[in-house]
Amino acid sequence: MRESKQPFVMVLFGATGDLAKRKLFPALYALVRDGLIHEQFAVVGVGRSEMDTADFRQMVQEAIRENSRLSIQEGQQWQNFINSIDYVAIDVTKSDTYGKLKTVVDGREKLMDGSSNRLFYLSLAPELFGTVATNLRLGGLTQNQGWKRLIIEKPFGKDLESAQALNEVISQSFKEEEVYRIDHYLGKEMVQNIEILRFTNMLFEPVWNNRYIDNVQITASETLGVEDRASYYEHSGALRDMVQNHMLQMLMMVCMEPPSKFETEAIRDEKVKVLRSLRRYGEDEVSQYVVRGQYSAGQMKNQPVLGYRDEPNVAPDSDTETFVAAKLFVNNFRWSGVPFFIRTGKRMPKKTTEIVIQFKEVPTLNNFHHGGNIGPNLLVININPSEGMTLYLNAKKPGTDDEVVTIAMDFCNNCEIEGGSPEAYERLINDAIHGDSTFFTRWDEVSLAWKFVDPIRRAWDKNLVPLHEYQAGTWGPKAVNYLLSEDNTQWWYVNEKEAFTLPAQMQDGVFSRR
Ligand SMILES: NC(=O)C1=CN([C@@H]2O[C@H](COP(=O)(O)OP(=O)(O)OC[C@H]3O[C@@H](n4cnc5c(N)ncnc54)[C@H](OP(=O)(O)O)[C@@H]3O)[C@@H](O)[C@H]2O)C=CC1
Ligand SMILES: O=C1O[C@H](COP(=O)(O)O)[C@@H](O)[C@H](O)[C@H]1O
Repeated sequence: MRESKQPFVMVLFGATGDLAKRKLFPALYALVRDGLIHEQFAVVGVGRSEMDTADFRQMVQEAIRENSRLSIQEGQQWQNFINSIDYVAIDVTKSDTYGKLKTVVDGREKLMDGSSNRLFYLSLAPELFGTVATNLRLGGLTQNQGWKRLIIEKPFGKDLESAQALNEVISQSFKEEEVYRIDHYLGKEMVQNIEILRFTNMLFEPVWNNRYIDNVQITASETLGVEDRASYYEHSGALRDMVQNHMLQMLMMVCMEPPSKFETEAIRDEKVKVLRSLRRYGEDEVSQYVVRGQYSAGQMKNQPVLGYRDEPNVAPDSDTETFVAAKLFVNNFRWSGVPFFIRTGKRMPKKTTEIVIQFKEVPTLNNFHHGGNIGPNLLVININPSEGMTLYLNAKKPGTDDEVVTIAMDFCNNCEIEGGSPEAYERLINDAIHGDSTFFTRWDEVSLAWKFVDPIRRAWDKNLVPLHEYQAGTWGPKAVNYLLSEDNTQWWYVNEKEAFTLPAQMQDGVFSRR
C-alpha cells in the first residue's frame, strides 16, 4: 500500500560514487520535478572524500546535467532541491563517526516541523552493507520517532551462506518490512507491465500455460564489456551479476499465478512460489542445462575491442564468465514441460532486454494453406531500450487467395513520452519513500535464488563444465544452440536495426504497422 507524501530525510551512503551520479541523483531530481515527493525533504550524502557542501552540490548538479533524462529547469524548484542536499565525509566502517552524521540529520529534521522519517540508501561496496546497518543502530540513527527504511543495492551476498549471514546482521537493526533490497529490473516499466498485460487481458490469460505456450526466451544482452568494474565482476561473473537477480525476476513475472489481491505480500508470495517450483540442477546436471562463455577479442561497430582477459584489472587466466545461457523448467501445474531459455552476456551485438513467448503451432498447419509460411504466434515484450510489445500473427496476404504471411502488431510504450519513460530508479526510490515494497525482493526470494544458482557455481568451480569462448560482437558461444535444438526451436534473433527480427523463413511475408 502506498502511503501519502510525508517529510523525510534520505541518507545516501556512497553519494560520490558512480551509481549515485549516474542514476540516483537524476532519479531524485525527476521525482522533485514531477512533484511526487513531499516538499519537505533532505538528502544527506555520505562519502569518504573530503569536500564541503558547496562542492558536493556542484558535483550533484553536474551529475544531473550529464545523466538526467530531464534537463535542469532553473528556478525556485531547482533551488529548493539543491539546497536540500548536505554532505558528510566519514569512514563508514568507524562507528564513532556516526555522531557527525546524526547531527546533520537531526538538524535537517528540526526544520521539518519535528517529523523524523529516515530512508537510508546503501550505494556502497556490498562488503560494507552489514557494517553500516549495524553502525546506524549503534550511532543512534535508527531510534527515530517516525518510519525508517533501508534500501540495499545488489548483490545481496555472493552465495546462500554469505546472504544468510548478511541478512542476520541486518535483521538486528531493521525489520524485514523495513528492508528494501533493490533489483532495478523490477523498476523497469515493461517488467511491471507484464502483470498488467497478463492479468487484465482475457486474450492472454487463458493461453498462458503449457497447453498453448511452446517455450519462452528471455534475453538480456549488453554491448558493453566489463569497463572499469573488474574488481567487482571478477568475483561475480554473469551468473551472480545478472542471473541470480534480474533474469530470475523476469522469469517470476512471466510465470507467477494471479495474486489473490493486488497487494505487496500477495504478489511477492506468488513470485516466491515460482522459485520454489524452479527445477534445481545438481552439479552433475549443470553441463546439460547451462552454458557459460567468456568474450575474446572481436569487433563492436567495426572497431576492434579487447578480449575479457586483456581488460584492465582482469587476471590473464581469468575463468570468469561474461555470458550465461540456460534451459530452465518451472515444475508446476501451469508450466510443466515448457522450457524457459535464458541468456545474458556482455559484448554482444546489441543492447536489448526482451522476452519472447512462443506459442504452439496450430494443428492444421500442414494442410490448411497453399502458399507462404505459417509461423508460430509470438508475443515479444521489449523491456529495454525500446519499451513495448509486438504480437506476431498469421494473416492472408492481401491480393492472394489464401497465401499466409506473418503480420506484426506493435505497441510502443516510450515513444511519446518526453525524455523517455521514468527510469527504474525513479520508480523504486519513489516506492520506498512511500512504503511500497512490492517491487523489491523479499528475503525468501533472495535465498531461493541463491539455492538455484549455488550448485551451478560449484560445478563451474570444480571445472565440470567447459568455459566457451565467443568473439566480442557475437551472440555468445555456438555451444548454446544445443540447449534449444533439443526442443526443436531456435533463438528469435535481434538485429542492429530493429528491436526484433523474424527468422529467415518468416521474413518474406512480413508487413508491419511499424
Ligand atoms: N555502478 C553501477 O552501474 C551499479 C552499481 N550497483 C551497486 O551499487 C553500489 C555502489 O556502486 P558504485 O557507485 O558503482 O561504486 P563506486 O565505487 O563508484 O562508489 C563507492 C562509494 O562508496 C563510498 N565509500 C567506499 N568506502 C567507503 C567508506 N569506508 N566510508 C565511506 N564511504 C565509502 C565511496 O566514497 P569515496 O568515493 O568518497 O571514497 C563512493 O561514494 C554497489 O553495491 C554496486 O554493486 C548496482 C548496479 C549497477
Ligand atoms: O545490475 C546490473 O545491470 C546492468 C544492466 O542493466 P540495464 O538496466 O542496463 O539492462 C549490468 O550492466 C551490470 O553488469 C549489472 O551489475
